[in-house]
Amino acid sequence: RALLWEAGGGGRAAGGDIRLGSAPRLALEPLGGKREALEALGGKREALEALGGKREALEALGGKREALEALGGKREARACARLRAAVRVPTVSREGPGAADEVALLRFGRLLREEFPAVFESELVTHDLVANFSHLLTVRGADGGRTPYMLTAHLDVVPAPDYGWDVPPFSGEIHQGYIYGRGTIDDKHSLMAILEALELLLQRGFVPQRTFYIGIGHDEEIGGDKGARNIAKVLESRGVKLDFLLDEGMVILDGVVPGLQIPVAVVGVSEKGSLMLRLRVRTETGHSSMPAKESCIGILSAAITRLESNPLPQQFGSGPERALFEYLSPQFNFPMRVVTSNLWLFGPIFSWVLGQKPTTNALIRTTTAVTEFHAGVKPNVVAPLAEATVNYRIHPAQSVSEVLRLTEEIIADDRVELEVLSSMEPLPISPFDESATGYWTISKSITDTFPDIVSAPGLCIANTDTRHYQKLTSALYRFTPVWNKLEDIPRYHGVNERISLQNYKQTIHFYFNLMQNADQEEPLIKHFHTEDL
Ligand SMILES: CCCCCCCC/C=C\CCCCCCCC(=O)N[C@@H](CC(N)=O)C(=O)O
Ligand SMILES: [Zn+2]
Ligand SMILES: [Zn+2]
Repeated sequence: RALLWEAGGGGRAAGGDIRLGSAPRLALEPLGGKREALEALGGKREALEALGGKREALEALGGKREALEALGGKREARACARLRAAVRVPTVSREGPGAADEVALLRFGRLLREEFPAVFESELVTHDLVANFSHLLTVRGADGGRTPYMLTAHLDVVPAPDYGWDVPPFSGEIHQGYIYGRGTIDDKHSLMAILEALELLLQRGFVPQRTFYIGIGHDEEIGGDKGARNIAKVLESRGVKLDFLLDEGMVILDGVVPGLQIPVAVVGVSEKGSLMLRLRVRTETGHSSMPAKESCIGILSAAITRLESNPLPQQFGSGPERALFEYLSPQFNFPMRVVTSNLWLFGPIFSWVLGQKPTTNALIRTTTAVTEFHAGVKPNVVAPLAEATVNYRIHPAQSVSEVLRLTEEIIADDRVELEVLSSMEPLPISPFDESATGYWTISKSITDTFPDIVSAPGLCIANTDTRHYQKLTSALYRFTPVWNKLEDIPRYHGVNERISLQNYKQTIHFYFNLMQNADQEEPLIKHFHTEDL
């Protein structure tokens, strides 16, 4: 197997018809070891032998750069076309019975089967359709004694009204080196990249040592109660235990952390809890010519103003955010390095700094977001009812009941009714010490893919499907290698969601590395290279 990979991935392992000797390998090396180079030469050992090695091969291809330009990118172009096709299927999650676009969900399932034949036809892979639209793939490893692991992603997306987009959100258009569209960073990019990596590995005859699962939920954006929850149940009923699980979540941050010189890949080792609260005020309705002193709209607005002007207390230091800054301390610029290496002293001031921006504020406290407000029926009718929704994301140092209690204290008005729509406690902290094989497998795969960045454990500020897999493992990690500058953060669930072609290729490389690193007994050993892809 090593020979095939060393040869630049040019060998066709499954067919077994090509084994590269030393002279042809010399010919491939200056071409960057591209499989496409071999294909261009007819895919035949004889073709290479006929060329006799490096000089002739280069001459025949017109030189390295030209050859790469002409040949390179074919595979990437196909991968890019597949992601664009995935974006064009509008798998929008909507709450309520009959709200899901079942036609789109089924179409998406067909697209996966058509685009990844090596995966869906492999004897190593078993496919289960779960809850009609979710997918569970089992990739059987050669060593049944090793504990399996799992990769998860979701195929649904949040709605995307056309307004504000530079290109239609379900067009998958390419614009200045980026694929645009809903799902390109949340989360069709990781779903498609996982399958691209597996497709490629299977085409090359890769047989994993350990079994792994790929779970693809279809309703993550509305809580995953049908998709991920049932995928987990299937695995539980089979008695499966996982070594670790990797889902979407945190990302690569470039220029987002104040004072940090280099980009950092944050691996979410815990996840904030959530509380969706409905606030409701009812008052007497009637003719608007004779209004009472206070309206339900005024009362509710005042309550909301109190919530927004009284953020819940900062919790810096009592959750995994502290580990993030301790890990990163050597990478900070001068004053920040002193601050982050002496958090016992500077913790309070540093916490204040983090609290000034929404992105970093989300790390240090339970956040309060007023997301909906409805009231009134007609311009000349006193409103009978005003309702608002508040979404708290709960810091791991707090609980749902504590947040409820604080909310009542802050509102301090019995006329405001509170109804819990849904709630979830923060998730436990997954291991990231030296013996945490899952964490280090992910960390090594990040380094293999992005040699110039650091990775660190951190808190996932949004919610994921991982909550459903807690019975299978306590090693839950949340990361996809999307490269974000500060201005990219609002693209999540916002307008102009996009991924660069380069970043999508890196995403495929990340999972390609991960699937091999996960097989290593010792995850810190470096092996095959993605330059060969
Ligand atoms: C020093 C570190 C600064 C931290 C900055 C944080 C920047 C975060 C950047 C990107 C966040 C990307 C989040 C992607 C995961 C999104 C998952 C999601 O949308 N979940 C939904 C649905 C659900 N499962 O509940 C949600 O509402 O959370
Ligand atoms: Zn997502
Ligand atoms: Zn999302």
